Amino acid sequence: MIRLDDIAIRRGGVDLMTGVSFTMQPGSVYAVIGPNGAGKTSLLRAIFGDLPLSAGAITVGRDRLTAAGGRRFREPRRWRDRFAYMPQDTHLDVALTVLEVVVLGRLGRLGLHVDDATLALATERLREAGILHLADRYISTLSGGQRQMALFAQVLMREPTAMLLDEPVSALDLRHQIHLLDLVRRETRKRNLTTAVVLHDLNLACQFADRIVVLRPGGLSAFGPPQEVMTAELIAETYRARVEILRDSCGRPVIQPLGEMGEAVSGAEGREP
Ligand SMILES: Nc1ncnc2c1ncn2[C@@H]1O[C@H](COP(=O)(O)OP(=O)(O)OP(=O)(O)O)[C@@H](O)[C@H]1O
Repeated sequence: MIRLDDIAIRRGGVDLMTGVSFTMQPGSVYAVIGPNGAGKTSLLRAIFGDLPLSAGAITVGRDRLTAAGGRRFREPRRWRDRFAYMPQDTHLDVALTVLEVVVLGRLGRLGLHVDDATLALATERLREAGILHLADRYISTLSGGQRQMALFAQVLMREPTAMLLDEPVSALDLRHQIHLLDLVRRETRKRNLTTAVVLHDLNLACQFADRIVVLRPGGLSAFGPPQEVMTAELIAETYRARVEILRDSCGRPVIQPLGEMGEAVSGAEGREP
């Protein structure tokens, strides 16, 4: 379980978000959505212990990360070991093959020796991700989407208790988006992981997430199951976009864009995407 209590994050001397509280349970997928610059990446990095809190606390199990510094400065490794964090920017300009990059998911446990069992596991992870055929290619020669799949295989290799995935499908075509998010959901259920995934596609968020975390500039605008959270009013308020909410055959919301609305009204003034 990951619990956020009244957290605040500052960036560049400005309060990016304040008063954010919610709890993420194991076995569930949480989609983090919100407009450009709302703070989705910052929120994930704060949970990972990579950005300091300016107020509040994050609790994972018996560990607690506080605004005062707490865990972040004393034992960053121990705090982070439980997470598999996949950053938004997956550009890698290194002379490593795909298989080697996936093996690096075990770096903390390996020393410098890679045994056969680790290679077999990495191969299995590549197969699950559907990119075993790329194993011997240099990672720098892959397409953006292929690189995302390889880095997701590395995430699986870490055997985390929580996954923090920042726009993991941004470079993937439709089939691979479905493949990766389906894998995310299956692994989350099977291994009882707590998973937060930043998505821009609201329909994918509704389809794959158990709960949606909606950020707006300044803080949390809604939190809950897609069926409850996704209203035309909330989307208008959060994105300044007009939409119609349809339902698929399972009753999940389907967001149909209708058009833009007027100028920004919230704390987004002056903040560029
Ligand atoms: N190093 C930094 N110094 C100052 N401000 C920053 C820094 N990095 C990001 N910001 C600002 O913090 C705000 C939130 O950025 P963040 O990347 O968390 O948003 P996001 O919701 O993930 O955006 P996007 O959807 O565009 O990826 C933005 O206004 C951004 O300009």
